[in-house]
Amino acid sequence: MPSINAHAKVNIFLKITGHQNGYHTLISRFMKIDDLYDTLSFEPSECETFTIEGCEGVSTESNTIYKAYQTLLEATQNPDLESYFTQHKVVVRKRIPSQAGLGGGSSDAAAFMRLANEVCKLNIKKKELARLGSTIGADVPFFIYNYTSANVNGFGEIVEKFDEAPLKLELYTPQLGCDTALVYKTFKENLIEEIVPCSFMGWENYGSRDLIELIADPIMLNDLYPAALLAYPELKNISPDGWCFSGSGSTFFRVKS
Ligand SMILES: C[C@](O)(CO)[C@H](O)COP(=O)(O)OP(=O)(O)OC[C@H]1O[C@@H](n2ccc(N)nc2=O)[C@H](O)[C@@H]1O
Ligand SMILES: Nc1ncnc2c1ncn2[C@@H]1O[C@H](COP(=O)(O)OP(=O)(O)OP(=O)(O)O)[C@@H](O)[C@H]1O
Repeated sequence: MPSINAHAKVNIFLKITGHQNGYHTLISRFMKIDDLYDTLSFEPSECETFTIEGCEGVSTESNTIYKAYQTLLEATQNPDLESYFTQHKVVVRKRIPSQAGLGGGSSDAAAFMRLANEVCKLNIKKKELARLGSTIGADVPFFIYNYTSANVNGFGEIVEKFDEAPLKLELYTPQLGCDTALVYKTFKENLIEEIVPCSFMGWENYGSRDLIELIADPIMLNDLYPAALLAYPELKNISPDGWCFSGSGSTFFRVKS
């Protein structure tokens, strides 16, 4: 049975560089988390409509996996893709917590696109798959390339592999979920004037471990951390001292050894 793991990510650093057309531009180091992933399988089943199992609480229409399917269908107009999913359902084993800054929904969409591309022989090149993915979510292109570590620019659509070994990270996800759109909006309303581009010049050239040690300040490392603290004041009481913050939250992480 075709199946694929959809890994989580953390943002080692995330600096916002501006705002265009409703989206923020950024420079960020993404790192794939090897031991935290959802699993997607295409299981034989007669389906009247596109069917997803295992994402309780998320309607099919709003599921990033369904958006990925629709995007592939529109781009390819391939009848084999449509007929494959009348004979198979998508079964998701969810392990990545939601609204956690770990990119779960985006990773599921990217994993679906990669597996469907292979199984249905759509022959879409990685670069094009990443472009299509960027219309579903800002984090999708990183997950299409599936690099261990990468520098990500633009709105998330420019992904450059960064050569380094994966770090062993300890994650802590509090019960509180953070809404990505709200955290960005809070940044724009309160912190956008404070961007100082020269303060993070060259960060993308450092190894992740070295950069965390060098900067040694979770607030400096991630511009969305102070925004999340403003949007969710209760975060302050649960933020462990010295731990880094991933994306728009609410996951904290630190290097294990
Ligand atoms: C916080 C990060 O996860 C860092 O990796 C991403 O930048 C967000 O990626 P994502 O969850 O895939 O976000 P999307 O679903 O594309 O966007 C959710 C909302 O966040 C805001 N948003 C997102 C990405 C971005 N570069 N600028 C934004 O302002 C927009 O209001 C958007 O409507
Ligand atoms: N396949 C999916 N898995 C999880 N959530 C999904 C999925 N598709 C849509 N969603 C919706 O997206 C919301 C955000 O979920 P997601 O798992 O992407 O978390 P996130 O932590 O906000 O990601 P990010 O790292 O981008 O901030 C959920 O609350 C849910 O309603």
